[in-house]
Amino acid sequence: MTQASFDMTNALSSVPGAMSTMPTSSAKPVMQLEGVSVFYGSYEAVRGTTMPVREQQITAMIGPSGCGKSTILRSLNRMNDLIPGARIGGKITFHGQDLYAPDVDPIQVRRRIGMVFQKPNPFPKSIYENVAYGLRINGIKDNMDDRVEKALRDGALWDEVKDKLKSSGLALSGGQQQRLCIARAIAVQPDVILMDEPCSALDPIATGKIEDLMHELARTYTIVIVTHNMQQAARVSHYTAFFTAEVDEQQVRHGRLIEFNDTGRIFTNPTDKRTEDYITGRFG
Ligand SMILES: Nc1ncnc2c1ncn2[C@@H]1O[C@H](COP(=O)(O)OP(=O)(O)OP(=O)(O)O)[C@@H](O)[C@H]1O
Repeated sequence: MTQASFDMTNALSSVPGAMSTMPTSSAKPVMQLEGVSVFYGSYEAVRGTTMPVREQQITAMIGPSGCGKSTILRSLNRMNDLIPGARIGGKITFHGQDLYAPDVDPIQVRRRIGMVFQKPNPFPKSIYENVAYGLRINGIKDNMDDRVEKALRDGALWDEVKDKLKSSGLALSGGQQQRLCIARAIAVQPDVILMDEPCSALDPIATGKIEDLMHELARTYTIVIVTHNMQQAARVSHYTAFFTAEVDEQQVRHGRLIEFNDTGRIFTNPTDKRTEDYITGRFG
């Protein structure tokens, strides 16, 4: 056993139900990345990423700052399209279809592949409207009260807000705001939820609630999470992708996927020394 096994048991024992993060190896890939590179202008920020995103599993992306985790995450729902000069090479399929094919509507992509950001970003509207708005702009108008309630229940927020649905979403605590953003994302019933460091602005209690919620959501949704917190990756995810940044002959840094595997394997018996050095704290 390598030194890298140091915190897996602790990490897994500190969250109720964390052992449900045993991966289901038969879970089929909802998305598949094949040799994906992402460029900002002429700069290749991440190169050659090949990995699956498996159905109803949580996939964590970890690695040192600047290795391209957020860049790859944004490529999964075409958020990079909104950045001038950004483009991708390689191929990403979603249910077997090329996500970047000319006839694919990026708005529809973002409805089916939702996103939750690092900093909770509720709209300056009521709690109710935060959830209803996303439904309306997606053309959903019927059974609004039921839909809003279900999303807030599924976002583990209903009991805390059911008596103040008309209050501003901005008046909630940071952790509640993030659960509101999750409720807003799941209201339109996406297939996949992308989370970019969803707990980095939250205290440990609020973080624990979001982690518990992620376990619940993985019964229905496929989740990809970028996290700097390795114990969080160990606690919540079924699969882990470790990225790092490599310097080429011209001294330019490019992000690269080093290892993708079951989370248990990555944290107890990684195959690449760079993964082991990172998770044991010798690097990064
Ligand atoms: N909009 C952008 N325009 C130009 N370069 C960018 C842009 N966004 C990211 N980059 C560059 O791409 C590389 C990867 O950045 P990215 O934010 O994806 O890394 P990360 O691993 O998510 O980092 P962190 O953990 O610090 O958030 C970095 O060199 C970064 O400077």
